[in-house]
Amino acid sequence: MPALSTGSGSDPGLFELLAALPAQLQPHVDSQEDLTFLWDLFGEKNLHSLVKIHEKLHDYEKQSPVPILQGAAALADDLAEELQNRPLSSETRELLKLLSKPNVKALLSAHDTVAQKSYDPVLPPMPDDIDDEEDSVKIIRLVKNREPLGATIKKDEQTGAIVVARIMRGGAADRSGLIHVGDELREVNGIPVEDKRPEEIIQILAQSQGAITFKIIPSIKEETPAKEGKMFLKALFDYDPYEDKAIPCKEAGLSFKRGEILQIMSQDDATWWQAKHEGDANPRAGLIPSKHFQERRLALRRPEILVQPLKVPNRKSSGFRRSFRLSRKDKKTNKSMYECKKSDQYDTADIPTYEEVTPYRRQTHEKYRLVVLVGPVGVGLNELKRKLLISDTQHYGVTVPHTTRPRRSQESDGVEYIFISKHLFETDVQNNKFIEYGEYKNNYYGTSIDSVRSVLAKNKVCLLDVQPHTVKHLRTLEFKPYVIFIKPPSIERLRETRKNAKIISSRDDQGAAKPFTEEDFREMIKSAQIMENQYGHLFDKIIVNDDLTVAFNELKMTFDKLETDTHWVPVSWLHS
Ligand SMILES: Nc1ncnc2c1ncn2[C@@H]1O[C@H](COP(=O)(O)OP(=O)(O)OP(=O)(O)O)[C@@H](O)[C@H]1O
Repeated sequence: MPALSTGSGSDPGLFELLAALPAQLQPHVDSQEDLTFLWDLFGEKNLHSLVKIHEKLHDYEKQSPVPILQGAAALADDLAEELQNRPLSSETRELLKLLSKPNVKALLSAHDTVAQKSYDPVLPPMPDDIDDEEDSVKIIRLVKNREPLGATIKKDEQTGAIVVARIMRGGAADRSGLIHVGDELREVNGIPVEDKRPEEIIQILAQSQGAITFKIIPSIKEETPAKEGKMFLKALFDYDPYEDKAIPCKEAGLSFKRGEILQIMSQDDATWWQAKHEGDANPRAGLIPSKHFQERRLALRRPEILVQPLKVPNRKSSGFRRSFRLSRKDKKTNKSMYECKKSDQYDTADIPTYEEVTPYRRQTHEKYRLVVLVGPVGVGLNELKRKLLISDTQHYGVTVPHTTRPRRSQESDGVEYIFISKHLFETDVQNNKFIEYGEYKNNYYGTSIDSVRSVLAKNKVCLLDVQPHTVKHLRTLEFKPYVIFIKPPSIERLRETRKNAKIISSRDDQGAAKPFTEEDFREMIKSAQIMENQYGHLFDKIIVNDDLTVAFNELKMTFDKLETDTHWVPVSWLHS
C-alpha cells in the first residue's frame, strides 16, 4: 500500500491517492458492504483534513522549531494591562478582545508548558491537618504479564505485618518504581492479607493475570541510591536454586555454571545478592548466595577439605602426574618424587565461590600471557606442546629447567638444563624461586620463576605445564596466566586413539616407553576427574584430547583468540 504522507503539505495528489485507495484494496475485499464502507471512509472530508494536518505537523516538526520565549501567557497579560491604560483605537480594542479569549489564553499556556517542558501534573498542596498517627495508604495498580512480579515478601516477626522483603533489580516491581523494600502490604486485589501467610499471598499473586491492585503502607525508610551493576564476578561453582534449601524463594533464584560471568545488581542483603548473567538483555536480576554465605556453608559441608592438606600425588594411588615433565629431551629424567611447598596445602581462603573480574584485552606492546597447561599423566600435554613449538618456533617457547645433576658431555648449560649446585638449589627453594621442584636419584630438578620470565622477555608465548595446585601461585598480575586443562576422552576413545601410542611407564625405573595399559587409561580418567573437581575453577579452557589433530587445532584457535580477544581476568591483575 502506498504511504499516505507525500512529504509536501499541499500535494495536490493526496486526494487522488486517498480516492484511489478503495480501488487498490478492492481485490482484497470480499463483500460489497465492506467496499462501500471503504469508499465512504476514504472519501470522508474529515479524514482528508486530518491527513493534511498530520502532514503540516510533520513538516513543521522537521524544521525543529524552538520556542522564542517560555512565558508567552504572562507577556500577553502584561501587554493587555499596558494597553488598557492607553487610548483605545479600534485595533487596540480588537487585540485586547483577542487576548482575553479563553481559547487564546489556553493556547498560550499550552505553548508555555511545552516551552518549559514541564509536563508533570501540579499536585494539590498537602493539607495542614494530617494526623501523624494515621497511616498513609497507597493504592498501586500494576499490569502483570507472564513475568513474575520480582519482589519477595515476609512476615515481620515483631508486628506480624506482611512487608516487602526485597525487590529484584530490573524486575516488574523495580521497573514500576512504585513498590519498595519495607512497604507493608495490606491488600492484594481487594483481599486483605494481614492474616495470611506469605506463601498464601504468593499463591494469590501467581494466579493473578492482568492488572493487580495492591494496597500498601509505604515504608518511611529512604532507599540508598543504587550504585550496582558495575561489578562482575566469575562463578567458581555450579548453582541451582531449586536444589538450595536455604534460598527464600526458588523462583527468584538465578542458576549458573562454574566459569560463567555474573553482573552483580545488588549486595544490599548480606546473604542473598542479586545478579544477572553478563550480557543478558533481560533486565531482571535473580538471587544468588553471597560470597560470605556460600563460603560459610561450604566450609560446614566439607570440613575435610579444610583440615586435610592436599596429598602429594602418588601415581599409584591417585594417578596424578608422576613427573612434572621438565625436559623430555632427557627421557631418563623421570623424576619420581614431587615436592610441594607448605603453602600448597589447601587453605580456607581456597573455598571457591566467586572471583571479581574485569574485561582485559592484551595490548600489542604488552608481554604475552603465560599459558599454563594441566592434565593427567599421559593425556598428551607434551605431544600438544611439541606440535605447538614446531608450528612456530619464533612465537612459542618453553622454560629451561634447573638441575643439580652433573652436566653430561653432549649437554650445554642453559640449553637442556641450567646446572647449579645443590647448595644454591636449596637456597633458591628457600627463597621461593621455584614454581615446582622435585628430586630424583639424589638430584634436584626444578622450574624457576625466572625461567618463565626469560621466555616472556623474548616476546614469546611461554608454554608451561605444571601440577594443578601450582596454578594459584602463578595467578599474578605479572603472568596473567591462561590455564588450559587437557582432558582425556572416554575410555573407549582412549583405546582406539592410543593403540599405537606409548607412555613412559611409572612402574619401570628405567623410564622406558611402553604401550598404554587398561590401568593407565583408567588412572588417566580418574585423575582427570579429581583435577577437574578440585581445580576446575582455575581452568579458563578445557580441551578434550580425543583426535590429536582436532585437539591441536582447538588449542591453536584458543591461542589466537587469547592474543586478540577480550577475556575476563581477576580485577587484581589490572588494578593493583
Ligand atoms: N590424541 C592423541 N591420539 C593418539 N595418541 C596421542 C594423543 N595424544 C597424545 N598421544 C600419545 O600419547 C603418548 C603420551 O603423550 P605425552 O607424552 O604427550 O603425554 P603427557 O601427558 O605429556 O605424559 P607424561 O605425564 O608422562 O609426561 C605419546 O606417545 C603421544 O604421542
